[in-house]
Amino acid sequence: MENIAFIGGGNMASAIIGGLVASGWGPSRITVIDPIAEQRKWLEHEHGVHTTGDVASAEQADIIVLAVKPQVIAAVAAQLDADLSGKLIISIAAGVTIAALEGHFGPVAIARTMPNTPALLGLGATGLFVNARTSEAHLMTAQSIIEAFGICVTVDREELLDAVTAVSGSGPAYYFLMIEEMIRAGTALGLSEQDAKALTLQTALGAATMAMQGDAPEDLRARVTSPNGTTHAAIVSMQENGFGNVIAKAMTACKNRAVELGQS
Ligand SMILES: NC(=O)C1=CN([C@@H]2O[C@H](COP(=O)(O)OP(=O)(O)OC[C@H]3O[C@@H](n4cnc5c(N)ncnc54)[C@H](OP(=O)(O)O)[C@@H]3O)[C@@H](O)[C@H]2O)C=CC1
Ligand SMILES: O=C(O)[C@@H]1CCC=N1
Repeated sequence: MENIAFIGGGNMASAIIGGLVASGWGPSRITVIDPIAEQRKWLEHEHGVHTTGDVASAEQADIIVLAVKPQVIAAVAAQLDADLSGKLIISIAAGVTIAALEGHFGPVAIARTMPNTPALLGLGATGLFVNARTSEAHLMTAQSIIEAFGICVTVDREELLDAVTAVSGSGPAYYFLMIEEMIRAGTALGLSEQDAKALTLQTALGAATMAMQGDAPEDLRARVTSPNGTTHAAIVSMQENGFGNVIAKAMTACKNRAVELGQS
Protein backbone atom coordinates (compact mmCIF):
# COMPACT_ATOMS: atom_id res chain seq x y z
CA MET A 1 0.00 0.00 0.00
CA GLU A 2 1.39 3.40 -0.98
CA ASN A 3 2.01 6.18 1.52
CA ILE A 4 1.31 9.81 0.80
CA ALA A 5 2.88 12.97 2.24
CA PHE A 6 1.29 16.41 1.97
CA ILE A 7 3.73 19.31 2.09
CA GLY A 8 1.53 22.14 3.38
CA GLY A 9 -1.37 21.37 5.66
CA GLY A 10 -3.68 24.31 4.95
CA ASN A 11 -7.23 24.61 3.63
CA MET A 12 -6.90 22.62 0.41
CA ALA A 13 -4.73 19.85 1.88
CA SER A 14 -7.20 19.44 4.73
CA ALA A 15 -10.14 19.22 2.28
CA ILE A 16 -8.37 16.53 0.21
CA ILE A 17 -7.30 14.57 3.29
CA GLY A 18 -10.86 14.68 4.64
CA GLY A 19 -12.11 13.29 1.30
CA LEU A 20 -9.41 10.60 1.16
CA VAL A 21 -10.03 9.40 4.72
CA ALA A 22 -13.81 9.34 4.19
CA SER A 23 -13.27 7.22 1.06
CA GLY A 24 -11.27 4.62 2.99
CA TRP A 25 -7.67 5.82 2.91
CA GLY A 26 -6.22 4.80 6.26
CA PRO A 27 -4.94 7.92 8.10
CA SER A 28 -1.81 5.95 9.02
CA ARG A 29 -0.81 6.10 5.32
CA ILE A 30 -1.00 9.92 5.35
CA THR A 31 1.66 12.31 6.68
CA VAL A 32 1.23 16.08 6.67
CA ILE A 33 4.17 18.45 6.82
CA ASP A 34 3.43 21.98 8.01
CA PRO A 35 5.56 24.51 9.88
CA ILE A 36 2.87 25.59 12.37
CA ALA A 37 2.59 23.34 15.45
CA GLU A 38 -0.98 24.46 16.16
CA GLN A 39 -2.06 23.58 12.61
CA ARG A 40 -0.39 20.16 12.90
CA LYS A 41 -2.22 19.48 16.16
CA TRP A 42 -5.52 20.43 14.51
CA LEU A 43 -4.85 18.14 11.51
CA GLU A 44 -4.01 15.23 13.82
CA HIS A 45 -7.22 15.79 15.74
CA GLU A 46 -9.39 16.39 12.66
CA HIS A 47 -8.14 13.58 10.41
CA GLY A 48 -6.09 11.23 12.65
CA VAL A 49 -3.03 11.64 10.38
CA HIS A 50 0.63 11.74 11.35
CA THR A 51 2.21 15.21 11.13
CA THR A 52 5.68 16.72 11.25
CA GLY A 53 7.40 20.03 10.59
CA ASP A 54 10.27 18.40 8.70
CA VAL A 55 9.92 18.79 4.92
CA ALA A 56 12.80 16.36 4.30
CA SER A 57 10.69 13.53 5.79
CA ALA A 58 8.53 13.60 2.63
CA GLU A 59 11.33 11.51 1.12
CA GLN A 60 9.84 8.50 2.97
CA ALA A 61 6.55 8.69 1.03
CA ASP A 62 5.69 7.08 -2.32
CA ILE A 63 3.49 10.03 -3.32
CA ILE A 64 4.24 13.66 -2.43
CA VAL A 65 1.50 16.28 -2.69
CA LEU A 66 2.71 19.86 -3.01
CA ALA A 67 0.00 21.78 -1.15
CA VAL A 68 1.82 25.01 -0.38
CA LYS A 69 1.23 28.40 -1.98
CA PRO A 70 2.78 28.73 -5.46
CA GLN A 71 5.36 31.20 -4.12
CA VAL A 72 6.62 28.60 -1.59
CA ILE A 73 7.31 25.72 -4.03
CA ALA A 74 10.93 26.75 -4.65
CA ALA A 75 11.68 26.90 -0.91
CA VAL A 76 10.08 23.47 -0.41
CA ALA A 77 12.22 21.99 -3.20
CA ALA A 78 15.34 23.41 -1.55
CA GLN A 79 14.30 21.91 1.82
CA LEU A 80 13.47 18.53 0.29
CA ASP A 81 16.60 18.19 -1.83
CA ALA A 82 16.41 14.35 -2.16
CA ASP A 83 16.44 11.72 -4.89
CA LEU A 84 12.77 11.50 -5.83
CA SER A 85 13.10 9.02 -8.69
CA GLY A 86 10.32 6.45 -8.70
CA LYS A 87 8.00 8.72 -6.72
CA LEU A 88 4.91 10.50 -7.94
CA ILE A 89 4.69 14.23 -7.23
CA ILE A 90 1.22 15.72 -7.28
CA SER A 91 1.11 19.51 -7.37
CA ILE A 92 -2.06 21.40 -6.52
CA ALA A 93 -0.40 24.83 -6.77
CA ALA A 94 -2.24 27.28 -9.01
CA GLY A 95 -0.27 28.36 -12.06
CA VAL A 96 3.00 26.52 -11.35
CA THR A 97 3.95 24.79 -14.59
CA ILE A 98 5.34 21.31 -15.15
CA ALA A 99 8.51 22.93 -16.54
CA ALA A 100 8.97 24.92 -13.33
CA LEU A 101 8.26 21.83 -11.20
CA GLU A 102 10.76 19.75 -13.20
CA GLY A 103 13.26 22.58 -12.70
CA HIS A 104 12.76 22.34 -8.93
CA PHE A 105 12.34 18.58 -8.43
CA GLY A 106 14.23 17.07 -11.38
CA PRO A 107 13.20 14.43 -13.91
CA VAL A 108 10.38 12.74 -11.95
CA ALA A 109 6.74 11.81 -12.55
CA ILE A 110 4.64 14.93 -11.96
CA ALA A 111 0.86 15.19 -11.95
CA ARG A 112 -0.19 18.82 -12.05
CA THR A 113 -3.72 19.16 -10.71
CA MET A 114 -6.30 21.79 -9.83
CA PRO A 115 -8.72 20.52 -7.17
CA ASN A 116 -11.35 22.42 -5.18
CA THR A 117 -12.49 22.49 -1.56
CA PRO A 118 -15.71 20.39 -1.97
CA ALA A 119 -13.18 17.52 -2.06
CA LEU A 120 -13.81 17.47 1.69
CA LEU A 121 -17.29 16.04 1.02
CA GLY A 122 -16.22 13.75 -1.80
CA LEU A 123 -17.66 16.34 -4.21
CA GLY A 124 -14.39 17.69 -5.57
CA ALA A 125 -13.88 18.71 -9.20
CA THR A 126 -10.24 18.33 -10.22
CA GLY A 127 -8.34 18.99 -13.44
CA LEU A 128 -5.29 16.81 -14.21
CA PHE A 129 -2.32 17.02 -16.56
CA VAL A 130 0.76 14.78 -16.26
CA ASN A 131 4.31 15.17 -17.53
CA ALA A 132 5.98 12.87 -20.05
CA ARG A 133 7.81 11.00 -17.27
CA THR A 134 4.59 9.79 -15.70
CA SER A 135 4.08 6.05 -16.26
CA GLU A 136 0.67 4.49 -16.90
CA ALA A 137 0.78 3.13 -13.32
CA HIS A 138 1.49 6.58 -11.87
CA LEU A 139 -1.28 8.11 -13.99
CA MET A 140 -3.73 5.52 -12.65
CA THR A 141 -2.57 6.23 -9.11
CA ALA A 142 -3.11 9.99 -9.59
CA GLN A 143 -6.57 9.41 -11.08
CA SER A 144 -7.63 7.02 -8.34
CA ILE A 145 -6.48 9.44 -5.61
CA ILE A 146 -8.41 12.27 -7.26
CA GLU A 147 -11.50 10.11 -7.79
CA ALA A 148 -11.45 9.21 -4.09
CA PHE A 149 -12.61 12.77 -3.41
CA GLY A 150 -14.63 13.66 -6.52
CA ILE A 151 -14.47 13.80 -10.31
CA CYS A 152 -11.26 13.95 -12.34
CA VAL A 153 -11.11 15.77 -15.69
CA THR A 154 -7.90 15.12 -17.62
CA VAL A 155 -6.99 18.02 -19.92
CA ASP A 156 -4.89 17.49 -23.03
CA ARG A 157 -3.03 20.83 -22.90
CA GLU A 158 -1.34 22.01 -19.72
CA GLU A 159 -2.48 25.63 -20.08
CA LEU A 160 -6.10 24.46 -19.78
CA LEU A 161 -5.43 23.93 -16.07
CA ASP A 162 -5.59 27.73 -15.71
CA ALA A 163 -9.08 27.60 -17.24
CA VAL A 164 -9.95 24.78 -14.81
CA THR A 165 -8.80 27.09 -12.02
CA ALA A 166 -11.19 29.79 -13.29
CA VAL A 167 -14.12 27.36 -13.51
CA SER A 168 -13.84 24.94 -10.60
CA GLY A 169 -10.68 25.68 -8.58
CA SER A 170 -11.93 29.11 -7.54
CA GLY A 171 -15.54 28.35 -8.54
CA PRO A 172 -16.87 27.43 -5.08
CA ALA A 173 -16.13 31.00 -3.96
CA TYR A 174 -18.36 32.42 -6.72
CA TYR A 175 -21.29 30.33 -5.47
CA PHE A 176 -20.57 31.29 -1.86
CA LEU A 177 -20.60 34.96 -2.87
CA MET A 178 -23.92 34.43 -4.66
CA ILE A 179 -25.29 32.78 -1.51
CA GLU A 180 -24.02 35.65 0.67
CA GLU A 181 -25.61 38.25 -1.61
CA MET A 182 -28.94 36.39 -1.83
CA ILE A 183 -29.13 36.14 1.95
CA ARG A 184 -28.33 39.86 2.24
CA ALA A 185 -30.93 40.82 -0.37
CA GLY A 186 -33.58 38.48 1.09
CA THR A 187 -33.00 40.04 4.50
CA ALA A 188 -33.26 43.54 2.99
CA LEU A 189 -36.63 42.48 1.53
CA GLY A 190 -37.91 41.71 5.04
CA LEU A 191 -37.09 38.03 5.75
CA SER A 192 -35.25 37.07 8.92
CA GLU A 193 -31.61 36.20 8.23
CA GLN A 194 -32.31 32.65 9.35
CA ASP A 195 -35.19 32.22 6.89
CA ALA A 196 -33.30 33.94 4.06
CA LYS A 197 -30.37 31.60 4.65
CA ALA A 198 -32.49 28.42 4.82
CA LEU A 199 -34.37 29.33 1.63
CA THR A 200 -31.18 30.36 -0.23
CA LEU A 201 -29.21 27.22 0.67
CA GLN A 202 -32.07 24.83 -0.13
CA THR A 203 -32.55 26.62 -3.47
CA ALA A 204 -28.84 26.31 -4.31
CA LEU A 205 -28.89 22.60 -3.46
CA GLY A 206 -32.13 22.02 -5.39
CA ALA A 207 -30.93 23.91 -8.46
CA ALA A 208 -27.53 22.14 -8.52
CA THR A 209 -29.20 18.75 -8.05
CA MET A 210 -31.66 19.40 -10.90
CA ALA A 211 -28.83 20.59 -13.18
CA MET A 212 -26.83 17.44 -12.33
CA GLN A 213 -29.67 15.30 -13.68
CA GLY A 214 -28.83 16.28 -17.24
CA ASP A 215 -31.33 18.82 -18.59
CA ALA A 216 -29.66 21.91 -20.05
CA PRO A 217 -29.46 24.80 -17.55
CA GLU A 218 -31.20 27.12 -20.02
CA ASP A 219 -34.14 24.66 -20.24
CA LEU A 220 -34.35 24.40 -16.46
CA ARG A 221 -34.28 28.19 -16.25
CA ALA A 222 -37.05 28.46 -18.87
CA ARG A 223 -39.29 26.23 -16.67
CA VAL A 224 -38.91 28.70 -13.77
CA THR A 225 -39.54 31.70 -16.00
CA SER A 226 -43.28 32.27 -16.52
CA PRO A 227 -44.03 34.64 -19.44
CA ASN A 228 -43.60 38.18 -18.21
CA GLY A 229 -43.60 36.90 -14.63
CA THR A 230 -41.36 37.44 -11.60
CA THR A 231 -38.34 35.41 -12.77
CA HIS A 232 -38.41 37.21 -16.12
CA ALA A 233 -38.21 40.52 -14.22
CA ALA A 234 -35.23 39.26 -12.20
CA ILE A 235 -33.35 37.80 -15.19
CA VAL A 236 -33.88 40.90 -17.33
CA SER A 237 -32.51 43.00 -14.45
CA MET A 238 -29.47 40.70 -14.14
CA GLN A 239 -28.80 40.84 -17.88
CA GLU A 240 -29.27 44.62 -18.05
CA ASN A 241 -26.71 44.91 -15.25
CA GLY A 242 -24.17 42.81 -17.14
CA PHE A 243 -24.32 39.56 -15.13
CA GLY A 244 -22.74 37.48 -17.94
CA ASN A 245 -20.01 40.05 -18.40
CA VAL A 246 -19.30 40.15 -14.65
CA ILE A 247 -18.80 36.36 -14.60
CA ALA A 248 -16.70 36.31 -17.78
CA LYS A 249 -14.44 39.12 -16.54
CA ALA A 250 -14.05 37.49 -13.11
CA MET A 251 -13.02 34.19 -14.68
CA THR A 252 -10.55 35.89 -17.01
CA ALA A 253 -9.03 37.74 -14.02
CA CYS A 254 -8.78 34.38 -12.22
CA LYS A 255 -7.04 32.71 -15.16
CA ASN A 256 -4.65 35.64 -15.61
CA ARG A 257 -3.76 35.56 -11.91
CA ALA A 258 -3.02 31.82 -12.18
CA VAL A 259 -0.59 32.53 -15.03
CA GLU A 260 0.97 35.37 -13.01
CA LEU A 261 1.36 33.17 -9.89
CA GLY A 262 3.17 30.61 -12.02
CA GLN A 263 5.69 33.25 -13.04
CA SER A 264 6.38 34.52 -9.52
N1 LIG B 1 -7.87 26.78 -1.26
C1 LIG B 1 -8.35 26.31 -2.40
O1 LIG B 1 -9.57 26.29 -2.64
C2 LIG B 1 -7.42 25.77 -3.45
C3 LIG B 1 -6.04 25.90 -3.33
N2 LIG B 1 -5.21 25.38 -4.30
C4 LIG B 1 -3.77 25.48 -4.16
O2 LIG B 1 -3.42 24.83 -2.96
C5 LIG B 1 -2.23 25.41 -2.44
C6 LIG B 1 -2.46 25.72 -0.97
O3 LIG B 1 -3.55 26.62 -0.87
P1 LIG B 1 -4.37 26.77 0.47
O4 LIG B 1 -4.55 25.44 1.12
O5 LIG B 1 -5.54 27.61 0.16
O6 LIG B 1 -3.31 27.64 1.32
P2 LIG B 1 -3.04 27.63 2.89
O7 LIG B 1 -2.26 28.87 3.18
O8 LIG B 1 -4.31 27.35 3.62
O9 LIG B 1 -2.09 26.34 3.08
C7 LIG B 1 -0.73 26.31 2.81
C8 LIG B 1 -0.04 25.72 4.03
O10 LIG B 1 1.33 25.46 3.73
C9 LIG B 1 2.09 25.86 4.87
N3 LIG B 1 3.48 26.10 4.52
C10 LIG B 1 4.12 27.26 4.23
N4 LIG B 1 5.43 27.04 3.99
C11 LIG B 1 5.63 25.71 4.11
C12 LIG B 1 6.76 24.86 3.99
N5 LIG B 1 7.97 25.34 3.65
N6 LIG B 1 6.60 23.54 4.19
C13 LIG B 1 5.40 23.02 4.51
N7 LIG B 1 4.28 23.79 4.65
C14 LIG B 1 4.40 25.10 4.45
C15 LIG B 1 1.37 27.10 5.31
O11 LIG B 1 1.79 27.50 6.60
P3 LIG B 1 1.74 29.11 6.93
O12 LIG B 1 0.29 29.44 7.12
O13 LIG B 1 2.54 29.23 8.16
O14 LIG B 1 2.35 29.83 5.76
C16 LIG B 1 -0.07 26.65 5.24
O15 LIG B 1 -0.48 25.93 6.40
C17 LIG B 1 -1.94 26.66 -3.25
O16 LIG B 1 -0.87 26.40 -4.11
C18 LIG B 1 -3.22 26.90 -4.04
O17 LIG B 1 -2.96 27.45 -5.31
C19 LIG B 1 -5.70 24.70 -5.37
C20 LIG B 1 -7.04 24.55 -5.54
C21 LIG B 1 -8.01 25.10 -4.62
O1 LIG C 1 -7.24 31.42 -4.59
C1 LIG C 1 -6.32 30.68 -4.96
O2 LIG C 1 -5.26 31.15 -5.41
C2 LIG C 1 -6.50 29.18 -4.88
C3 LIG C 1 -6.35 28.50 -6.20
C4 LIG C 1 -7.72 28.06 -6.62
C5 LIG C 1 -8.53 28.33 -5.45
N1 LIG C 1 -7.86 28.88 -4.50
